[in-house]
Amino acid sequence: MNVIEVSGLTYRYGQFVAVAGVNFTVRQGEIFALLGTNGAGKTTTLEIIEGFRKPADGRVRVFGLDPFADRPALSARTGVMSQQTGLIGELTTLETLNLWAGLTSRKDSARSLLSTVELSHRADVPVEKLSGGERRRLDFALAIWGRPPLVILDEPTTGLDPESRQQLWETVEHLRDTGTSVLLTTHYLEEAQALADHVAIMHEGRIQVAGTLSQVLSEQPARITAKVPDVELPKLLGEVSLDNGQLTVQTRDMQADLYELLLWADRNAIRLHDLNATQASLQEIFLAIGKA
Ligand SMILES: Nc1ncnc2c1ncn2[C@@H]1O[C@H](COP(=O)(O)OP(=O)(O)OP(=O)(O)O)[C@@H](O)[C@H]1O
Repeated sequence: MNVIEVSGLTYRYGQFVAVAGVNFTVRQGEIFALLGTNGAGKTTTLEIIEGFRKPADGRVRVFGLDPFADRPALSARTGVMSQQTGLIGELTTLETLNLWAGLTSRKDSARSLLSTVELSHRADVPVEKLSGGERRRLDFALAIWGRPPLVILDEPTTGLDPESRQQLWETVEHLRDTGTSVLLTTHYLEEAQALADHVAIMHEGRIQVAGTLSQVLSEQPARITAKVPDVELPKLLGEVSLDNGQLTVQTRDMQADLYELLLWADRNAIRLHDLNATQASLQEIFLAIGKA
């Protein structure tokens, strides 16, 4: 089942086209990561899905509803963590959650949620005295309050230390495993690589690459590298470059080329020093898009 459907989405700030015909779907129970360069249009896209902005063109449906027209109905089913925090400095962490409990129809336990985001020891501390990372975790707790079926997170781990980031990832994975759909943006590629079932990479208002992680990664050639002696190389499918004994093969069939290379080394009694075979990383794809 599709929880979010976006087709032909376009948005303009005055004359400037920030989102230019974007299409994607988020299915129930998956983590979908929207990646992209700065100013690519990710936050604008999320704000339209959250019902805060009206598209200039195209169609957006969340649980089959129009988020701009049906925002009140959707807000009960959607937890949102924005880039900017809307917390009240004088309230304590626990008071903030209790205030939230009165504002939403979803039910939860403030104490148990504080434990989930590892803020139990900060329950009675005013928000203005929390660190940036602690505020981010409180924002996250508000977004997942009452386990809404859809959670939208705009750069949720910015400012978190590695341990807190890991802990947030585990909570997000647990939400997904219990049927929640998660749409998130991130600048941390390893985050998308660790978490996402589907990714889309935006650049200048458009989605340049999209699919499951393995689909996106397999679109880029893999790379085999090794140090080789000055002996005639075997015929390989990939693109071969040789620089001062350093062999690099960019290939779409890593298994076939690796097999040929190992066979060649064996026949010629060659030891392949520093042999390495790796799939393209999301980072390489991302950089290629940014340069295109
Ligand atoms: N209120 C606004 N008025 C005018 N232009 C805006 C406004 N908000 C965003 N923009 C422009 O729209 C484009 C898309 O911005 P958006 O915040 O959606 O990008 P983003 O992908 O979330 O960027 P980042 O990764 O840097 O947060 C940018 O060029 C930005 O400068």
